[in-house]
Amino acid sequence: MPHPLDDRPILRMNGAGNEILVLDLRGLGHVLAPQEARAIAAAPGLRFDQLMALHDPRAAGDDAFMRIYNIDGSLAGACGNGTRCVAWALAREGKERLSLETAAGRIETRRVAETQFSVDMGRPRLDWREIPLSREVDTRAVTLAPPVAGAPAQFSAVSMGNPHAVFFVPDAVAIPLETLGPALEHHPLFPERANISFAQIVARNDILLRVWERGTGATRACGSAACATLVAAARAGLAERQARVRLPGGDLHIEWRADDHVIMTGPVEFEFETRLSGALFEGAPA
Ligand SMILES: N[C@H](CCC[C@H](N)C(=O)O)C(=O)O
Repeated sequence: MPHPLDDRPILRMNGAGNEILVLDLRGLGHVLAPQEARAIAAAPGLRFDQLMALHDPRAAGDDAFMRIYNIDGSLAGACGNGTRCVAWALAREGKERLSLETAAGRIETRRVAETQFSVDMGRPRLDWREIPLSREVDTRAVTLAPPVAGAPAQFSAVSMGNPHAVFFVPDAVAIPLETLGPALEHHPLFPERANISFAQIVARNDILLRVWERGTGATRACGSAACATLVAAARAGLAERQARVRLPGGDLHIEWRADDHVIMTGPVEFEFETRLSGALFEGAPA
């Protein structure tokens, strides 16, 4: 019996340097198991930060339902950079605007230039009950207890459908991401782990950002983290509600609109398209 994923087309792309695979599972009732996502990540050339699996839409008017995988096989509720890549992929079918559903809700995309897309990431969630925190706190300035050596004493918690902890620092480049990142991702305050951002306010409309992603590690860009950071900075009075957020792999423009929606605009790059081989999944349940 051939594996259901044998010969499936898969796109390798990046969004501002965030490494993305787009796997089209529409028309196929197959839900990728975590070990299948890990098997794809281990295949030559297919390492990813996030894998965006497209499924048939569940609601009338939607273009697809998406499941988003981290490299460790865990699921994410949101991925801004990957969503722009999906927008590019479906633009090849003539769709310049999309409505997509994820586990965390509905998001909309719009093409603004050949390789630039805007995503309406929805409303940020700012209340501790909506963010996977282990206790009731003021999410604008959560005390990091127990403290972690080298990390600021406080952070802001914002959910964009996935949990983000934003630490404001004077020098983002100086942060030892490879040591602080995992310590904070797994901090006891976060029962579901968290994406960790280190943000340096350069000007009220210009933020430098480095991110350690839950389930993946250091990435060259993280769209939902850029959104969470802008929201946290605006709430703290450190930034306007619109800013350029500069990440190692490229710039994103983030706007927290008056209607509470967060709009992320940024680039995508297509790298190559290939097909999966069923042999990748030998030993993994189909
Ligand atoms: N890179 C993605 C976010 C991935 C978040 C994921 N690591 C999680 O577990 O929430 C982005 O562009 O928004």
